[in-house]
Amino acid sequence: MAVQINPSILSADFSRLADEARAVEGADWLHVDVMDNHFVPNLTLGVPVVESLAKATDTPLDCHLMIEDPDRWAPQYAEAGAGSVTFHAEAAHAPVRLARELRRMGARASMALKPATPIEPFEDLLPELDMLLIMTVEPGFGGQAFLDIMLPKIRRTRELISRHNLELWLQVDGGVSAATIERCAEAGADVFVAGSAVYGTDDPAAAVRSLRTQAEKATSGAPWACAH
Ligand SMILES: O=C(CO)[C@@H](O)[C@H](O)COP(=O)(O)O
Repeated sequence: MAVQINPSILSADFSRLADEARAVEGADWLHVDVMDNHFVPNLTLGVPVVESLAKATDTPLDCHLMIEDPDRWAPQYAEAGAGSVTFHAEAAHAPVRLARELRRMGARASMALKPATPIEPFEDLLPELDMLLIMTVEPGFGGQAFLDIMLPKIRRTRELISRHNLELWLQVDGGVSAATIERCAEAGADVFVAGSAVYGTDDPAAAVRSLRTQAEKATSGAPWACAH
């Protein structure tokens, strides 16, 4: 499997979350956006919903925490059943300690960068992580336009991953669609979050398959596009 497609539940119908989660079985992970109305100006869901979702679907949960003080809260999401927990670099007080704690609990540890946060200051931290998330919109809402200006950051991050020979997944999130996924893949991303491009269609599972085909074509031949 060279690429991964993670539908974002933020664009789903929240009154039918279990059904919406099952509608994308075949996706690699279900992306769950946790927002606290402080780190971002929006409020979504928390630990009890993640716990219920983990029981409702066989698809592993990729929890993206857009919250203040992830050092305090992130371990609770690992405990609730998330297989991958992403905290924001801008919010974490002790990212290395937090990543180690998440890994110790058996979750994949991931860190996200907002559009204005550069990757370079975090180069030495990368071996502590299983995934790096580059936001391709300002976090907080689904359905925003993809920020093309993030493509150089994706390329620079892929170069760092290759230079240090790391097994680090590179995720992009925000405005990822049939119109933009190939540019992200060519720049070096291998994990793609898509909300409206999946749940905004009549057939979410087919949308996942189609995005996967596009991303696979765009990465075929890339030296880093090997099995996860
Ligand atoms: O984290 C976020 C938004 O902050 C994302 O996960 C969105 O849910 C992606 O939605 P689309 O841009 O794909 O519609």
